[in-house]
Amino acid sequence: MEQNLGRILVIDDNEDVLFSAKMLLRKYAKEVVMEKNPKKIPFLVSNEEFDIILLDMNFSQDITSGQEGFFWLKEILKYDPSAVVVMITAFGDVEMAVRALKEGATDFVLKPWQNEKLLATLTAASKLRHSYKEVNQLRQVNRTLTAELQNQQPVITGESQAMRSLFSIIDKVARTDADILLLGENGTGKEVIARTIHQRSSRADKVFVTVDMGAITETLFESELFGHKKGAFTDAKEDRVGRFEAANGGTLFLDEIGNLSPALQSKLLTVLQRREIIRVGTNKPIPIDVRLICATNMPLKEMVQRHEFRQDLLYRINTVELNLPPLRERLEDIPLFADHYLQTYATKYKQPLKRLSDAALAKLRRYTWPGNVRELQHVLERASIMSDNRELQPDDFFFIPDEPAVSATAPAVFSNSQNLEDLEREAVQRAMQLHEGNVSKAAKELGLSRGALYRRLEKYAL
Ligand SMILES: Nc1ncnc2c1ncn2[C@@H]1O[C@H](COP(=O)(O)OP(=O)(O)OP(=O)(O)O)[C@@H](O)[C@H]1O
Repeated sequence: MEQNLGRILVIDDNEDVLFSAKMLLRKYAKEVVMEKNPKKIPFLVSNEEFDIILLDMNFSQDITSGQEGFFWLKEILKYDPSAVVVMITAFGDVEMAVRALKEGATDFVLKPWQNEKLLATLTAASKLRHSYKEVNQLRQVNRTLTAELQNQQPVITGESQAMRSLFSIIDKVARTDADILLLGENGTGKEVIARTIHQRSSRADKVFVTVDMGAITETLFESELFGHKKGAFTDAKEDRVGRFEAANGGTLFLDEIGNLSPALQSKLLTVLQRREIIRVGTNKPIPIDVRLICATNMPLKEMVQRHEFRQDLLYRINTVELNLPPLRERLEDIPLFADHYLQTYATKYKQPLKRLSDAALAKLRRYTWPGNVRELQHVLERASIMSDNRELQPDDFFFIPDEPAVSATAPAVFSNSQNLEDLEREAVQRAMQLHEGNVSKAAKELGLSRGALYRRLEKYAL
């Protein structure tokens, strides 16, 4: 038997029992903690995690009612409702043990125990503990996913001709299983559109899985995307399903596809051609049924000409190619977005609804919106917070004049300031410079999400 029983807590006031339990179990458990005094139970279970708790039914000598055992069982389950408690009971107390089962114990063993029987009981208990843990983990994942779904903002079609034709194509292609490539500047809504396509497809009741290709390192690429088997490499502590498998039956959204290195492009191409993946550390192909949507803000066709992006990969992913126009080419969409966001922020900040004055709208229409809808959203949020007026005026909106982007060839000058904002600005600037403007990589370097980095880029006008 492997050492797979995890951390075991044994509580018994008889030192001989504790000692023999320890001698037997230490070979099979990660750790055996012994405790004579049941009053320590609350402290122990609230501060440490135990996979199995072996609990005596009777503590004070000569008292055999088992009441103490029931009391402590209840206490343990109060702290950890999924605790796995095996009762230790003397021969003849079977009735009490059965009552303990009804009150939440997992099993019981009779004293003096037979080693093999005790090990068999604890092995079964350990399996149960694993299942409880798995269920808890899945519940948490489910909660996170549900929250994410509820958080999703509705898509706004827009009034511009460009967006209306885009949405009529989306309605047509969403129902097919065609792979789609979304092209457009940062913040034009590629991810929103990808989710919309999924929601309008026959896979809508299945999952939508996103992968930020710009943020995945070369070493983790295969394991992240295709999964791995326990022990395949040093950190592979357990079997793991990759994003392709997780998206099986649903839609896989590969964002920032233009950032993939040539080596990774060819790995991805192989999987897309074969429509099967092989988990790292195995050689068993697993068939994959995903609808693929890729997105990038990079000029893939030019990259193909410069041999920076594989032509065969481009042909694989662009069965249908959709271009998201920058906001400056669809300024007529601004009022609709503005209404939507002003309503959102009024609710979020518990303020009366604000509206744009004609002059403010005219100012928004004159701006070039390098950050597109994302920038519009932030500008409206800032104005909603800062302005005391119900009608937002041009002065409530200020734009930083276009500055050249931070470039690797023109190093930025850093100050010696100790002001926290200055330091943050410099860290952001440095990371952007280091990664030549690649937002995903810079965000990873800074330990931020892309959204959080975008907010800082905008805040510091970088
Ligand atoms: N049509 C739309 N309807 C509703 N919200 C939108 C729309 N387009 C963009 N947005 C909003 O703008 C922000 C940026 O959108 P999104 O993340 O989809 O852009 P993106 O093109 O994927 O950006 P990046 O290339 O930087 O990842 C989001 O907060 C999104 O809610």
